[in-house]
Amino acid sequence: MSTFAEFGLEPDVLQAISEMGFEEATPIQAKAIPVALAGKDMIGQAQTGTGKTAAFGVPLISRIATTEDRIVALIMAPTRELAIQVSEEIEKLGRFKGLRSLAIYGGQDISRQIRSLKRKPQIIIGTPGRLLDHINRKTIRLDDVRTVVLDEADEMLDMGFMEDIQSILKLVPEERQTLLFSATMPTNIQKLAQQFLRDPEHIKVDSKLLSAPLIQQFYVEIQERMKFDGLCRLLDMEPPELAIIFGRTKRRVAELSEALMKRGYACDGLHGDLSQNQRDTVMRKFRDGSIDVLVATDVAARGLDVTGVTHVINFDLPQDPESYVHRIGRTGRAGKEGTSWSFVTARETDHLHFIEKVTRHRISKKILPTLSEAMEGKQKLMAERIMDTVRAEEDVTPFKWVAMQLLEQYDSVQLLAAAMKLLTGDKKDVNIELTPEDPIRSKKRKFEGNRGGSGSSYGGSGRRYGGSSSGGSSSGGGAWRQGGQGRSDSRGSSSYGGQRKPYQGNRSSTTGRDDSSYRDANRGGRPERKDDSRGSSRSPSEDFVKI
Ligand SMILES: Nc1ncnc2c1ncn2[C@@H]1O[C@H](COP(=O)(O)OP(=O)(O)OP(=O)(O)O)[C@@H](O)[C@H]1O
Ligand SMILES: [Mg+2]
Repeated sequence: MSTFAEFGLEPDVLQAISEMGFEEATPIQAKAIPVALAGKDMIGQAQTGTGKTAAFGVPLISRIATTEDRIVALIMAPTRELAIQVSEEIEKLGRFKGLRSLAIYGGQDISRQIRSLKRKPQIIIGTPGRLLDHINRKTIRLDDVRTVVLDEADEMLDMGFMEDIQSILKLVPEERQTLLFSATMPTNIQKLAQQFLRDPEHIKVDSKLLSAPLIQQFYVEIQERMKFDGLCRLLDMEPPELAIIFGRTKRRVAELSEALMKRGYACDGLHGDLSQNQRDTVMRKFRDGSIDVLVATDVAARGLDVTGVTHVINFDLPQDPESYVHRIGRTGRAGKEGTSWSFVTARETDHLHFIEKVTRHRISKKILPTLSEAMEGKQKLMAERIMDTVRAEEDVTPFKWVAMQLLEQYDSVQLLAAAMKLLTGDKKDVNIELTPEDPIRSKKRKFEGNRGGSGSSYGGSGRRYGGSSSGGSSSGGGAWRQGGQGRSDSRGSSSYGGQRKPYQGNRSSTTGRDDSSYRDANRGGRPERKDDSRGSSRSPSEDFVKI
């Protein structure tokens, strides 16, 4: 267990960390911070939600002089939402030191970004596509960059950003520090590491489990056409605080979020066909709790950190095990517990077993609640909310007069039941039909994850991280806790669309950047890319490699 003071950090940085509510370093922070502070190149791997952002953010901030008035650090992330989120965390870490950082991503007015660049930020956090745009326009120069971080490095390769990243890194002086971070490190990352890292240290928080230990993982066997009703039942029986539901394609996400809204759930959809304004609005609503269900493509699978996400639901199974690990990793973060449910059709059971094998985690079967169990769950929740209002002695005076009038005319039970029906937003009679998706087909492939070794531990309750976890994965690790006001959540999105076409080809080819349409599939299920900006020149088959 390490405190941040042990790293010999300057007071401004320590103050920022303390204001963020971090009391102890997480295991990856404890291991990575000293190495990165020493200026070494590094590949950092640790489970989702264990503080990798600060693991690179703290040393990065510490190594920048406040007098600097050029871009000296560059962080790349695969999606716009993640770039925004990382930049917010960097901003907080550098606040007392007075450092300036700027997020650069597609979909946002470029002239606005150019104006912000005039403030001379020392740190740029961007998606590769838009970064290249700025480089070509000569509005960003990388000649003075001394630290480069690739967050979710493996994902950026999967999305076909290899060439973009190569072009960008060629412009950064060789005398630099390069850091790669992700919860998953498939073998193709070696290629990037060999090319761009110098004698890197592989810092890995050992765990038998690739997925975060505090997530209870379930699957539900279900027919494609039953998925929607099954989802509603699950949501009713065990109402989440906040939930993210992953769909395979943009069309799927759009249809599903609309359907859920029609049934009365407070929900919205996030995918690459939305404008950046719409994406920002959806994220804001999810963060502030105006909606409690976010339906998203894989654009939201990586890195997003939203406090209060208790459930992740794979309405459609993801194509690859890494994607599964990252998707479910949107819950069970920072020592909190979470639950994931995956819908599996009969033809997808093989694929589920493949995911289990790669992630080394048994996913337990869950039986769908019956209609009446689901209804009961929903009613119980409503009853609790009503009772809470009564117990809190909230002022209901303005409603009393109408209540008395109604009670004079109608039966009290009948009245309360009608009010509860309205409150539960029960619209079961609304007919919903979703366009069916083809089942995911499993393709075996060589996979190298975070395996073997002893476990790290993030457990415990509340804001304290420590102890061991369900699933028995962990040990060691110590207790990192978050006191104070906690931190912001973020969400991001990256959408991997569904795929109706066979997966072949090589994703890590050609350039083409359009993070707006990450890997969603529109008709046909072509996955959407997560970065932003321009049109892709890849053929659809190039989008899918793996397995
Ligand atoms: N030392 C700490 N103590 C308490 N909370 C922390 C600490 N470090 C990070 N956190 C919080 O833990 C959460 C997860 O952090 P972060 O998003 O960096 O995880 P990650 O490892 O990058 O996950 P992912 O693999 O999903 O990207 C955040 O809410 C962050 O504020
Ligand atoms: Mg992260």
